[in-house]
Formats: sequence, structure tokens, C-alpha cells
Amino acid sequence: MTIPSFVIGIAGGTGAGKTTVAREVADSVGEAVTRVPIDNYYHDLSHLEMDEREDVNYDHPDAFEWDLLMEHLDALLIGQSIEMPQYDFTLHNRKDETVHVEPSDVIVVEGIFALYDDAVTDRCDLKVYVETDADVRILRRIRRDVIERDRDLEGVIDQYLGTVKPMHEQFVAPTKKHADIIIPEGANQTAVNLLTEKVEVERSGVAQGLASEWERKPVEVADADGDRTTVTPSADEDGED
Ligand SMILES: Nc1ncnc2c1ncn2[C@@H]1O[C@H](COP(=O)(O)OP(=O)(O)O)[C@@H](O)[C@H]1O
Ligand SMILES: O=c1ccn([C@@H]2O[C@H](COP(=O)(O)O)[C@@H](O)[C@H]2O)c(=O)[nH]1
Repeated sequence: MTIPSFVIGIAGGTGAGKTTVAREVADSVGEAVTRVPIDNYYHDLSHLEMDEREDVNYDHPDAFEWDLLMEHLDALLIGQSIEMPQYDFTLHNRKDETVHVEPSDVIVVEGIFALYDDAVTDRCDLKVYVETDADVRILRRIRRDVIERDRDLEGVIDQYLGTVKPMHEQFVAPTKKHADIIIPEGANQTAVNLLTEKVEVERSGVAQGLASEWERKPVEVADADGDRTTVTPSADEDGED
């Protein structure tokens, strides 16, 4: 890969279709795309019992380990691989295993809070908000949570009314104003095709070391002692794809 990478942030409410859009673009473009689902950066809650974990507000920004997400994003941006945590939605907890992720030309950061934190949006070259009506999103979520995440209908409804909806209105929906483009309905094929074309163009620019449409942003990195320094990515640092 060549640095800097082209970074896309994909935000939107639960069930909007963020993961589907990110996955379809990544599948079309291939290995050049690395997906960074922010869900993988929910705090490790191993110290809590299952019934305590069921009561956590997973739709508040404090539910995430932002420092680790930024550390990993910055590592990818300077061409280093990471050990990405994995999340188990049925257990409301991080899995024991991690996945080794190599840096790549295009990085897609995806999640309800992808456009929430300035540190993340500052690193995004393209900011996308997937907007789908709330009634469609809750219907999609009921189907997904009951079938794939081992939840019962009453629990999904209680969680939606108790935390998901109010947090969406307070924290997620306002991030739409940070978006460069808004995609309606989720995996809408025209939008996915356009996004894929954009990624292909930027990807070939990155591969040729032509960071023409976006600036080379300085990235803060920590050394072995934890001291932080600022590095500005250069296309010359890594001569090979
Ligand atoms: N445009 C669309 N039309 C119909 N169903 C869609 C569309 N986009 C996504 N979905 C479906 O909606 C559900 C939620 O999508 P997902 O990508 O998991 O949402 P999110 O990541 O935003 O929570 C999935 O079952 C997915 O297949
Ligand atoms: O342990 C958990 C962690 C998260 N959630 C819910 O997940 C969604 C975010 O994921 P999407 O793929 O964007 O839907 C969020 O609304 C949390 O409520 C959970 O239920 N349990």
C-alpha cells in the first residue's frame, strides 16, 4: 500500500444501512479497502455480568474506546498493521480474539458515531451520512436483532425507546451536518455504484502516490515509551504497493 490512504467515514442511525453500503463498496473494490467498524471499539465489558451488560447505554459516545480507535486509525494511516478487536452483539462484549488488519489504500470507518468526533472527521477525506426513515430503521433492527443478535422483541422495543431513539436524536442525527454526501435508504444501488467509482478513482490516485484531492494530514503517533510525536505521511515512505 501507499500512504496516505483515502479515508471515508460512513455514519447514520442504527439500521440505516451503513454496514451494507461499506461492505458492498469494499466487495466491489477488493483488497484495497480496509473496513474499520466502530462497533468493534465498544469498551471491553468483561468485568460486568450479562444482566448488567444488557442495561448499558450502547448509543452514547462514552460507550466507545475512542483512544484505541484513534490509535488504530493513525497506525493504519502511517502504514502499520493493527490487531483489531472484534465484537459479539449476542454477549454485549468484545470477543477474546482480535483480527490482524493490514493498512490499505482506502480505509472505511463506519458506525453510528463515524462523524461525531472531530479527531475522526479530521482524518476523513470523504464524509457520508446514510439517512433512512426511523420507521424503516426500527423494522430492520427488529429483524436483525431477533434473528442475528439473539434478542427478544420486547427487549428490542424497550432498548429502542429507552436509549437508541433519544441518543440518536441527541448525538447521531446532528452529525449529518458534517457529511459531504447523504445516501438515502442504505444500500441504494445508484449511490453504492457512485461511491464505488469515487473510491476506484481515489484508490488509483493513492496507488500512484498522487494525493491530489486531499491534503497529507499530520498524524500523531506514540513511540514505545508512549511519547507522542507528529508525523506527516509521505508517499515516498513506502515504495511498494
Ligand atoms: N436499501 C436497502 N433496502 C432494503 N434493505 C436494506 C437496504 N440497505 C440495507 N438494508 C438492510 O437493512 C438491514 C440493516 O442494514 P445494516 O447495513 O446492517 O445497517 P447499519 O449498519 O446502518 O445498522 C440489513 O438487513 C440490510 O440488508
Ligand atoms: O452490545 C451492544 C452493542 C451495540 N448495540 C447496538 O448496536 C447499534 C449500533 O450498531 P448498528 O450496526 O449501527 O445498528 C447501537 O444502536 C446499539 O444500540 C447493542 O444493542 N448491544
